[in-house]
Amino acid sequence: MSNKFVVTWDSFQRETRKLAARQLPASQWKGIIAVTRGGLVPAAILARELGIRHVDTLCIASYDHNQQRSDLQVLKQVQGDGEGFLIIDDLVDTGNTARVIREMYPKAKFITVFAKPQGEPLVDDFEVRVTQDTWIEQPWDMGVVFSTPLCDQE
Ligand SMILES: O=P(O)(O)OC[C@H]1O[C@H](OP(=O)(O)OP(=O)(O)O)[C@H](O)[C@@H]1O
Ligand SMILES: Nc1nc2[nH]cnc2c(=O)[nH]1
Ligand SMILES: [Mg+2]
Repeated sequence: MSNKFVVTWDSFQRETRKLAARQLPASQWKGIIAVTRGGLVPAAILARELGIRHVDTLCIASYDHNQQRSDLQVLKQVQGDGEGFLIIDDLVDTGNTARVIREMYPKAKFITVFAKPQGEPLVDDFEVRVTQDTWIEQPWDMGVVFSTPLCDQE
């Protein structure tokens, strides 16, 4: 990936709130399904903003095979076709994860906070578009570290 897009906790909450605003009225939803693990954080924000307490998880693990991330294993699923449910993930990249989810829950509304062009057609709504060659650095994957002053780096 040639570009990096660093996301702070603040900006993640701000963008997710904008996505949440478009999911009103909340009464149309039976509940939220979070796609683990990346979807857990936006699911919490959505649940808070929409006043939804029915929150379930769809647990998916992906494996690296020669840098291809196409092998997905569903560890835990939710019964039904997804009707009346909002399914949330943090991002869609190649669309491999989204494709599996859409097949499993054809009647759900599937949304993400970030979307890359390849995945865009597979989501019903998203907030932030980034280019395909951008790696999104999520706040839970980072930490605040000490930065050596420039004058001490000489
Ligand atoms: O569109 P795709 O190419 O399928 O990529 C998108 C998926 O990749 C990331 O999850 P990841 O598999 O890294 O696992 P995690 O959410 O458990 O960290 C992200 O949270 C999406 O679920
Ligand atoms: N954190 C992170 N995980 C991903 N999984 C697939 N694409 C990405 C990305 O751009 N950032
Ligand atoms: Mg994920």
